[in-house]
Amino acid sequence: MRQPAPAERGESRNIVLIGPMGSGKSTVGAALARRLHRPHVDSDHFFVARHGAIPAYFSLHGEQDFRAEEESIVAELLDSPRPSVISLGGGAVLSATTRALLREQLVIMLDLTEDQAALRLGDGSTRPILGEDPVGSWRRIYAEREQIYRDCADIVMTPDDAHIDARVENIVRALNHTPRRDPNV
Ligand SMILES: Nc1ncnc2c1ncn2[C@@H]1O[C@H](COP(=O)(O)OP(=O)(O)OP(=O)(O)O)[C@@H](O)[C@H]1O
Ligand SMILES: O=C(O)C1=C[C@@H](O)[C@@H](O)[C@H](O)C1
Ligand SMILES: [Mg+2]
Repeated sequence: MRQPAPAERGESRNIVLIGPMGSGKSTVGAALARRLHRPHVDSDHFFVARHGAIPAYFSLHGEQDFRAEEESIVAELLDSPRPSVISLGGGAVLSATTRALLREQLVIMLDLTEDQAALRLGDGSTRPILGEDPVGSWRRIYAEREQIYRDCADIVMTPDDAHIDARVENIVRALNHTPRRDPNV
């Protein structure tokens, strides 16, 4: 087995992945957690386990109720007993409460290009916020949220062609260049 990545040493905060839809928060997050020997949790998966499919929830209750429930799930997950890798839903950072909690975490924004999004989102049917024109909606939502993601992030992973495992290694390298937080502060 590989030794724990040096990035793990001395870093007691959760590593939280944020970013646009399709950026790899869920997929890369799971692989990063394995690499760092940390638990992985995903706020969308947790939501689905608790409430069922997200599109059905949107149809029945609307986005506002989804955001309220997402906010409370994210708070629960960030309060984890062990330092974890936590993948957030793409819109979780819209909550001011969540953004305040993120200040205590090590936050990584995963970015991607519109071309990558077009390839990765498929027909968009699992992401109700994308509607009938997935790529057009993705572009509009990206423009609305990009600055929020950047403002929340300690590390921004710019788009690249790395596949999932290579993307993980790039993240580990970035973590190694990020100062540990002084535990006394
Ligand atoms: N670096 C990558 N290279 C190639 N494919 C990738 C990469 N990252 C993610 N993917 C693929 O893109 C798709 C979307 O990834 P994923 O579901 O992890 O995104 P997400 O950020 O969690 O999106 P959402 O905000 O909708 O939850 C998946 O099919 C995944 O396998
Ligand atoms: O970007 C968004 O607003 C969303 C992204 C997904 O992760 C899900 O949380 C949901 O489909 C909404
Ligand atoms: Mg996801």
